[in-house]
Amino acid sequence: MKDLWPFLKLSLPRLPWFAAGGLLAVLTVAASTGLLALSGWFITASSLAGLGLIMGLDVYRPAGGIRALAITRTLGRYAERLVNHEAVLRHLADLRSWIFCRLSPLDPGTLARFRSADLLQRLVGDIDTLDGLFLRVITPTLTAVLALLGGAVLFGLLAPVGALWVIALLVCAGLVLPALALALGRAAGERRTQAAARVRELAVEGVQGLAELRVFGSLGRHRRALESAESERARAEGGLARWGALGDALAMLAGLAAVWLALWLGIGWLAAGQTSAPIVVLVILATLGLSEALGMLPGAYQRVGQIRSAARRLLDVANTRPALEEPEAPVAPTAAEGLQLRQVSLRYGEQAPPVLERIDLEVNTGETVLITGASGAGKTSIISVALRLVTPQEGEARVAGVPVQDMRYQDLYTRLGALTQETVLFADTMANNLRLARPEASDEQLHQALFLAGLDDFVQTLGQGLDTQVGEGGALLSGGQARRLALARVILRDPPLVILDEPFRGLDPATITRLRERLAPWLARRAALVIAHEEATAPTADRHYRLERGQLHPV
Ligand SMILES: Nc1ncnc2c1ncn2[C@@H]1O[C@H](COP(=O)(O)OP(=O)(O)OP(=O)(O)O)[C@@H](O)[C@H]1O
Repeated sequence: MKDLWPFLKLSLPRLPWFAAGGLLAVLTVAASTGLLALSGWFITASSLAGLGLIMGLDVYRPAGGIRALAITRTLGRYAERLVNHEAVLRHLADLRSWIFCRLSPLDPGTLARFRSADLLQRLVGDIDTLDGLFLRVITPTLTAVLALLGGAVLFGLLAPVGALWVIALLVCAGLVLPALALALGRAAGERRTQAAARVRELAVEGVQGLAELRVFGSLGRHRRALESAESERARAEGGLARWGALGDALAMLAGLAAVWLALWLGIGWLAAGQTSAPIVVLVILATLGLSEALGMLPGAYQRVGQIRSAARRLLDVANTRPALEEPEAPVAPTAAEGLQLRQVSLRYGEQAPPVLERIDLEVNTGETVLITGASGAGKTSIISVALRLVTPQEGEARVAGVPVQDMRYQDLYTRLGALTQETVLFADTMANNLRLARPEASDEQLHQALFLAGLDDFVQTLGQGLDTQVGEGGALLSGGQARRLALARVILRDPPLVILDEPFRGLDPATITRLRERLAPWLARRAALVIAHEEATAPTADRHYRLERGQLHPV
């Protein structure tokens, strides 16, 4: 229950929908039971009237009641499905945006703890599993409780007091069967959730890495792993179905036992002259109707293990905190611009070797500073410190005059534009990818940014121009074009401080020369820090440092 409680609390805004759905479910079961009971009573009473054993039977009102109950049952069932599904779909949408809001502040390092396919499964599959909590557990339970209460009142009013034994039998079955289903379905349900996650991980990663798997001859191995995960999922599903079938059978037996009890009691009442034959038939058929409400419970409760396991996986994501929390007392950026690093020392883990050692660096407005260094020298780590993605063990980075750890991410990122190695393009048009940086930008501004990034010629060759789709991660562009589109997005943002990690990666010398010329005036108007392997693949800089053994050396 502890795992499900947060989701129940999150459903409160949708309470009116769930309440309406629950009421309609109760109304439907009541109409269904009433229809059976009244029909039984009416047929029996009519037969007895035909034999002359009942005089002056009013046929109009019961017939009208039967018609009303039949219509109520049909419409009620329809409306109940409509309302309950609407309630659940709205609630699931709330849950998705809740989980998304919990994910969005996570830094890349923390997010990297989850595999992307696993996150997808949590956002889609696990949240979908939670629909069972309301549709299949809570609503049927409330319906069964209210139906049995209603049955007890009906029997108490119309039948001899012994009829309450029938209700007592149904109540016992209603307590025992769900408890049994809960216990039997727990392990299979948890296995099913885990196996479904594994299937999705392997399927998504298989599709993403299809080319590599094929080239390195591992396709067969991956397929076998997927088949084995799928078999595990099918086995767990089979286990759930078996326990579900057993639960349904037991619920049916319990219902029939209650009907037999009603029949046996009814014969006694008739023999003792305690009530009439139509009332006996009414009790028997009403019992049949009430046992239907009971029949839904075992199937519901054997899924609780699966639902709880999905809930735990969602809470696992929801409770993940970013490695670097937002400051408790954030400081607003000052009017100053630029970037300063003061005595920054960084190592990733206590046992790891130092990556940066007492680095001092100042990047002021109007100057471009270049840092080059061998692969693994720590160039990207300097950017990570400036972007507040890692906290140095010693020293600090300041942006706009404020230590970055004292700034809100939002404040930091409005002062700073960064082209990192992992910059992502969305599967959308060029224009929409650019307008992420500045939603109100005109087409002319987009073309200007593309010009500075050296993509203007390429866009002119495209039939759809700015409306050309770039594919997932820019897959429909070349590596160099995708990188320049990302650069154009940073240019469009027009930040006072810009950080560019390998801006010319994947470009030929002629294009680099053209871009250098175009970017120079734009860079000259801001503070710019550029990272590159060597000077030949970087924009023109005012100062140049080489990073070696964790220290900056002027070149
Ligand atoms: N998140 C991390 N956790 C642990 N170690 C890391 C992490 N990021 C970087 N490192 C390590 O820090 C060192 C410097 O990495 P960094 O990415 O800063 O180098 P780089 O100079 O940018 O390399 P490249 O030019 O290849 O991108 C490397 O040895 C790397 O393995």
